[in-house]
Amino acid sequence: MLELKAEPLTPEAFAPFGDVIDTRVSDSFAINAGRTRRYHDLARVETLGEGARTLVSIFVSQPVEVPLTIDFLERHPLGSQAFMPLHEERFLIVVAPPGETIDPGEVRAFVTDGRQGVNYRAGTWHAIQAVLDREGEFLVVDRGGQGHNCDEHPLAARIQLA
Ligand SMILES: NC(=O)N[C@@H](O)C(=O)O
Ligand code: NI
Repeated sequence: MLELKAEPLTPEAFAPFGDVIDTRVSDSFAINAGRTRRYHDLARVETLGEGARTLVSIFVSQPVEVPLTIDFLERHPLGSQAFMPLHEERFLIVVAPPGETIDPGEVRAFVTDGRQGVNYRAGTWHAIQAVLDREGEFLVVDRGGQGHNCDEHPLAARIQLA
């Protein structure tokens, strides 16, 4: 059983896996006669393959227990997948770099601070959504269309908070 400690999420540490979506560390510019600030292009949405299109969904998830035990990671080879909390929900992230197999030594665990969202790059191995503390509501942007877009890979791991 792989034992992991979830480290605080940072854009730098998450860079091999995708984007962190966070207005606090992003540039913006004024629009709408100055009434609005646009935090522009914060994540790269990828939609690959036949009939690919972008889906906008809402996930309402029940909280997980910590330590979190998982037995697989999944990946979406044909598209990215972004999760943005709508009510400052914290969540656990377990990721491994894209590839046909998972090297346990390359698996990383993170915990968000409630304000952060993430966008998993196409092919990034990740645990299914794991919200902490209470029921969570997330805006999800990912890929629809033909073809198989969800592979699972066994990985037995227990994730603790630091
Ligand atoms: N299945 C689904 O839409 N969600 C998962 O991909 C996930 O990462 O939570
Ligand atoms: Ni997923």
